[in-house]
Amino acid sequence: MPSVAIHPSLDSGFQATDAAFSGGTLVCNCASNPVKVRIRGDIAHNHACGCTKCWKPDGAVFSVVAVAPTDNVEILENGDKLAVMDPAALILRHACKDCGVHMYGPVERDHPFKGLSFLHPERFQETGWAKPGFAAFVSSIIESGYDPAKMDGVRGRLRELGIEPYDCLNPGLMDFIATWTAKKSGALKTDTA
Ligand SMILES: N[C@@H](CCC(=O)N[C@@H](CS)C(=O)NCC(=O)O)C(=O)O
Ligand SMILES: [Zn+2]
Ligand SMILES: [Zn+2]
Repeated sequence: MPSVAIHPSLDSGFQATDAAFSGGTLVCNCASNPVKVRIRGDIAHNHACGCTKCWKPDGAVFSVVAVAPTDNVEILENGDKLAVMDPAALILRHACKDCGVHMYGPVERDHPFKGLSFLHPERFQETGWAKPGFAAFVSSIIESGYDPAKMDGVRGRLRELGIEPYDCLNPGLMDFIATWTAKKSGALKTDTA
């Protein structure tokens, strides 16, 4: 039986992670005048995302997406080709108008992720970035038309890959968000946790 497709970078064996990976250049899919965005330093929280908003390559069911501090993001070339997908969204996904690849998505509004930019490490011209550590918004793939009857197979395949599936974010990030919210409301003292 053919394996359940998740994402090209995962389906036929993940390329080796290099602990010394320290960023690089993201390049869009345009054959000429590609958009290039430099990320200084390592990425964090790399994961698979099943939501309808994150960019996926052709044929992928999940996106692969990580974050870096927005201060470490620099547009190197052809930034005039970038447009914000949805200015009302939390993540301001800057996509190449010609090829559609999302190059970086800063969070600028008051939110626990403020100051971080979402990016797709598969667009790095360098290798060695960390393997996705979990899968988020798994049930959301149904919103893109995935057969709900096949979800057990998807979750099983993710676990086989060592990528625990969650229907929102993983517990670490959910706790991080809730802690931020509790500090804001006063339910937690600001010097706690
Ligand atoms: N079920 C929704 C979930 C969308 C969603 O909440 N996506 C998450 C993960 S990327 C998020 O943080 N979105 C914020 C945003 O899109 O700006 C969908 O698939 O469209
Ligand atoms: Zn492009
Ligand atoms: Zn997403």
